[in-house]
Amino acid sequence: MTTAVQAPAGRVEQDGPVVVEATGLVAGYAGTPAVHGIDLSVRAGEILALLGANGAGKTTTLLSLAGELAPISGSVAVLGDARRRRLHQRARAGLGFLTEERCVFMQLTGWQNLKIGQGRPERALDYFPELEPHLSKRVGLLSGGQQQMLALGRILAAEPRVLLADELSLGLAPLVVERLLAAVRRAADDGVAVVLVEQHVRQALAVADHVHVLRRGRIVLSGPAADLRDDAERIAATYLSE
Ligand SMILES: Nc1ncnc2c1ncn2[C@@H]1O[C@H](COP(=O)(O)OP(=O)(O)OP(=O)(O)O)[C@@H](O)[C@H]1O
Repeated sequence: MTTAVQAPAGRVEQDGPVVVEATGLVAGYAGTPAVHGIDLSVRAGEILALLGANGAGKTTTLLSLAGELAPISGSVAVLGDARRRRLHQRARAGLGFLTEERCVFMQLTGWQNLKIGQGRPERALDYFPELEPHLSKRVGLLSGGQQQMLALGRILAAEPRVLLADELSLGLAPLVVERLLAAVRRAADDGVAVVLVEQHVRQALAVADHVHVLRRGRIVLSGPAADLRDDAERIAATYLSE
């Protein structure tokens, strides 16, 4: 059962168009569902955080939104297109996908990595100016945080309309995570619709507009992030400790 958290009176509602939507989404592997009846919608300018323990179904949901995994039943619509689309088609329409694996080419330099992207490298540096002194180095020599900034910067430089980000903070230092999430927030403030999969409850609640908590493939808690911020520890203990 979903516990709905009521928005307090006077909350300013987001009014951008819905650009990511899943309705009754059932998805999984070899015909076996890993998520069961997920309903979500994200507006332009909004960050939806998906929280949950390992195996809760966050990545499965994200892969379905990206077009990497076809729904078993239910539907996904991205940027107004409700047809079954593959990732490359959704990417062409304006979807950026930061996967769990660090999306950089280790043998190439930072600069070459940025040049491979669809956007201007300068725009990535606008998000992460601290990368500039390191761009001539091979990416394999950079820190994990720098690699992730490069990966996210390259995606944001392409000016996506939708950003899906899977555990971008995994294994990174708190200050780096703060930088990455601030860039995601800035992109959302510029109109990008974001779905952010996270295990760091406090950081996710700080940056998101809306939160769904998943457990065993179902949304079990849902609400505006602002209303859940004081509950970060309880949410982590209750839903992320499996
Ligand atoms: N390629 C796969 N083949 C079969 N089952 C899978 C596959 N990937 C994930 N699963 C299963 O699907 C369920 C949901 O996994 P999913 O990766 O979506 O969870 P998650 O919330 O993203 O967790 P994590 O934080 O560990 O990535 C789990 O039971 C997992 O074992």
